[in-house]
Order: sequence, then C-alpha cells, then structure tokens
Amino acid sequence: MIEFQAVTKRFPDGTTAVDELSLSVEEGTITVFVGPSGCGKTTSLRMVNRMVEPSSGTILVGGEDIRTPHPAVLRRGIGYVIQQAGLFPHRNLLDNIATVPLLSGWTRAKARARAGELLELVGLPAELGKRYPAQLSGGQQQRVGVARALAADPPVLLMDEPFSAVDPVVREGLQDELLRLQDELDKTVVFVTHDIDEAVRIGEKVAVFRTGGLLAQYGSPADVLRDPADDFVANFVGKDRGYRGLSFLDSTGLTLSQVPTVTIGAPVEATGSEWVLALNEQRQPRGWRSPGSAPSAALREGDLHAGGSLHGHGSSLRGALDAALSSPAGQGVVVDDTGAYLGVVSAETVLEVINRGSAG
Ligand SMILES: Nc1ncnc2c1ncn2[C@@H]1O[C@H](COP(=O)(O)OP(=O)(O)OP(=O)(O)O)[C@@H](O)[C@H]1O
Repeated sequence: MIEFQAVTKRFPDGTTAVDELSLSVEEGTITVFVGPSGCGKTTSLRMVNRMVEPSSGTILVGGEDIRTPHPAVLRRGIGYVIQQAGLFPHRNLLDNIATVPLLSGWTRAKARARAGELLELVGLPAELGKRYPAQLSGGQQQRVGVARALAADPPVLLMDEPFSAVDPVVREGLQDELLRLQDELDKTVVFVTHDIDEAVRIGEKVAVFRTGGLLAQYGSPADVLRDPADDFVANFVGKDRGYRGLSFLDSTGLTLSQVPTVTIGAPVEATGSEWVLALNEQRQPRGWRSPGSAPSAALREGDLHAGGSLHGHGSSLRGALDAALSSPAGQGVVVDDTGAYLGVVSAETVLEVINRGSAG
C-alpha cells in the first residue's frame, strides 16, 4: 500500500535524515516507526504526504508514485495527526473536523453532519462540537485531531507521536481507542513514536530505526522482542523484552486451580492457613482474606486485602504472570468476560507454560 523504494533524504546542511529506506507498509495495518530521537522517523513519515521531498528514491501510495498527483490532492487521501493535535484554536470542534471535507467541496451542512458523527466515533459527545480546542483536555484534543484526520475518509493515516503529550493513563486509553477504531475502519496507518512499549502495543508491524536514518529491523512486535536483529535493537527494546514478549503468547493452555471463596456480606468463619478469595454477588473478585483472619457475622470489603491485577481468561501470558506476581496470595485470579471468578494461576504454572514454549 505504501512502498518506500531506496528513499534518501539529505537536508541542505548535509544531514542525512533517512538513508536508502526500502520498506512496504501493508494495506489495512498499523505500522509503527520507532527509534531514538533524530533517527529519521518523522522525516520518513512526512515524505509520504510530500511535506518533505525525498532527495532520491521513490514512494508509492496505492501503487501510484506520490509525485504524480498534485500535493493537495495527494494529501486529501492521507489523514495526518500530530502531537498536541494541531487544531485551529479559533474554530470550534465541528469546524476543525470539517476542514478537509469543506476544502473538498462538501456543503457546510454535510461537512458539519459528518463532523458530528466523527466526534462520536472517537468517543466524544456530539454536544462538544460547539466548543473551542482550549476548552478540552489534552486527551480530548487528541481525539478531535484523529476525527479531523478521518473526516474525508482517507485510506491512509499518518500519525506523528500523536499521544506523546498526554499522561500515561490517558495515553493508554487513546491507544485502545485507536485499536478499536482500526478494527472498524481498516485504514493503512503509519504511526511514529520513540516509545517501544507503545510500538509493540499498537503495531502489527514495527520498523526500528537507528541514528543516521537507517532501518535496523522490520517485523512483527513479537519478532522484534524475541529475535532482535542486532545489539542496537536489543538495547533499544530493553532488558525486559522477554517479559514484554509474553504479551504475544496467549494463555488458553493454562490450567486453572481453585481456592476457597466467600461472599461479601455473608457470615464467615476464621480462616485457617490458606488465603480465601472474597467475591461479590456477581462472583467478581473483591479481595483476599489473609490466613488467620477472625470470624465475622457479615464479611465487609474493608476487612479484605486488596487483590492483585485480574487476568482475563485467554488473554496474554504477560497478564497471567502479572496477576500471579501482584496477588497477595501468590495466586493470580482469572476471570471471564463478565469479570466473574474462574480460577487461579501461580507464577510457577505460567513459567511451566512458557518453558513448554507455547500456551496452545
Ligand atoms: N529541516 C531540517 N534541516 C536539517 N536537518 C533536519 C531537518 N529536519 C530534520 N533534520 C535532522 O534530520 C534527522 C532526523 O530528524 P527526524 O525529525 O526525522 O527524526 P525523528 O526520528 O523523528 O526524531 P524525533 O523523535 O526527535 O522527532 C535529525 O538529525 C534532525 O536534526
């Protein structure tokens, strides 16, 4: 879908920002360009919509050389999202989102109606449409930035560090939202970040760049974590890459064990030497009773030890290991889609599955 053929960018001051980049971005995937600062990710991205002209080499989008159409026409087929959203401060959100449709000749009414739909698509209430960018949080502005880029329904979306300026929790929410949107929209997305965690979380393919604008490795996140091409990539992905690689192994093969359970609000006896898991009426875990707890006429949440993370059955082994390691009882609690208790796993059980090489 997007093809870089031996693309080089040399700036007039002699800096080689991108050096002979050859790479194919597959249609309908999220491909992440990742690497340390100054390694040419942004320059590579901006060459796709001709905000930067290559010094040599060819870029094809949908099989067509990007030099063929007029740059303005090319850019209408390519949504572009940047850090801090880059919204026009004096236009309300609907008008911000409607910018490209209006340029493409849509009527104002049609463009605004589309803008309203897009606000909802990115998870914002349509009533916000009359607000101005400064009246939104950073995370909300980023969502509007995505809506604006999607307005003319371009097949390609370029995203340059779109979530870097928001705090980690909001950032994770935005990443989830992008994955959800992508499920629905199937765009060809190129996403630039310097954060390897973000790259492996959202990328179906990851291109790791090294200083000097060289491509160090191009593959699936699992490949890059498990089998780094060289020391540079191994260092860049970090020492805990083995642990992070667990994100790509599913846990359906884990054998669950059972622990004694009690229900919040019900009378409970003293606990013996075991940890006892407390559930609510919907059988959702609420915490643990420690060994040697006194009897009570009605178990209250305040009497419990907070639980560790919960592991959704069948999701990644990383989540299973995290649940086990963060549990006060040393047993990770596994839940179904409704959050109801299914069983527990110990860290040893997870490690056995890892040692067998697969969970399947
Ligand atoms: N207009 C320019 N003139 C000269 N050099 C430039 C220009 N734009 C970028 N560069 C240089 O090209 C190299 C690559 O820059 P680029 O912005 O593509 O890197 P990056 O990987 O996106 O980095 P960052 O994550 O810091 O944005 C850097 O050395 C940068 O200083």
